[in-house]
Amino acid sequence: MNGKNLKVIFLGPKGTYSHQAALQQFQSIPNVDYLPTASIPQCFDELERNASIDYSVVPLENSTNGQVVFSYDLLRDRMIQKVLSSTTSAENSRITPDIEVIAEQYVSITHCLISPIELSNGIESFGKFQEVKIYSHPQVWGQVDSYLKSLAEKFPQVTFSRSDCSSTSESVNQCMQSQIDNQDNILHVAIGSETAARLYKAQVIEHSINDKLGNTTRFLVLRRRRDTRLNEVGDTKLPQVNLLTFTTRQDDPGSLVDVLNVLKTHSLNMCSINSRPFNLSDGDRNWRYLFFIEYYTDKNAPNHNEQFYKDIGGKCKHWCLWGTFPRSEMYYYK
Ligand SMILES: O=C(O)C(=O)C[C@]1(C(=O)O)C=C[C@@H](O)C=C1
Repeated sequence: MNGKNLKVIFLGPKGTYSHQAALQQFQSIPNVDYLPTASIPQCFDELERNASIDYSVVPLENSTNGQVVFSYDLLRDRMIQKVLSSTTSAENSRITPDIEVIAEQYVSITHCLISPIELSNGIESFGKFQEVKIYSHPQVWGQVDSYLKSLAEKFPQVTFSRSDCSSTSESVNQCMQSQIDNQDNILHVAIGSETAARLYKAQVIEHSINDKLGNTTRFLVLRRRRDTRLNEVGDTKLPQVNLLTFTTRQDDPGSLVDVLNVLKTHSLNMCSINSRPFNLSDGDRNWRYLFFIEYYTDKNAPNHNEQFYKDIGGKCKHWCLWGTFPRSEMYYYK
């Protein structure tokens, strides 16, 4: 590292689950600067723009409420931008984005209900307020839906409202700020991690409020694309995950099946499939779809990548390999 600290950006401020994912990823490296950004888009933009940043950590999906659509759409937009700026009009073309995925991390998400002020009677104190305003990151609402419903049923006389924040840690910050210049009859609370509560010296009113035990978010670790892969991943017996996005020729019946059949022909096991719509504002339609698939390869098996890429290219309109990275052990075990 030439004595230079590694610079890692994540959705800030400190105390977010993204911060936790970044710490998990780089825990064995001694000199790391963890730099918070204000939003998920900034985690992509900064990495692309600022050559002093080495890595960026972004949430991708949650086991309770699925895709973190911000991240999916930021990946999608980068691929579509490259298609639009590509000088060749040829179909079947491979797109090479400026960033790549080099690792995944799984973070166990244990949400807490957090109050900026000491509530002597804990949750029972809610009954004293006319309104309780709850702050959190939009991804969180779907993970605590039943809990919030039961809260509203328990305190029918209280008006509950929600306010979206850029992250869970920021939501603790915002509820602290709002409580300061507040009328007595409104309570501002946040949903976030115990770490965030500790950081802002706020009170955890209830712990583990997520609807599902084992609530977990999967994160991707990104860097600017390099020509050669440094062997940072070390030796692993676990399979390698490949993240590939593609568009099909939408009017050809069976065009998606044709792409997936290439995986079958090459005996490649697909482990996820997702899609996001997009709109090019040109051509003959408003709606198109970009597919995200992940498939396994074995680091120790003979490498037939070139033939696979040729066959995939033959079936897709455009395609892009975002990276090949080791499956995390946390995918399998608690
Ligand atoms: O707000 C945070 O703490 C984040 O790191 C973001 C994020 C997300 O976007 O999914 C991460 C994990 C939780 O699922 C909720 C929020």
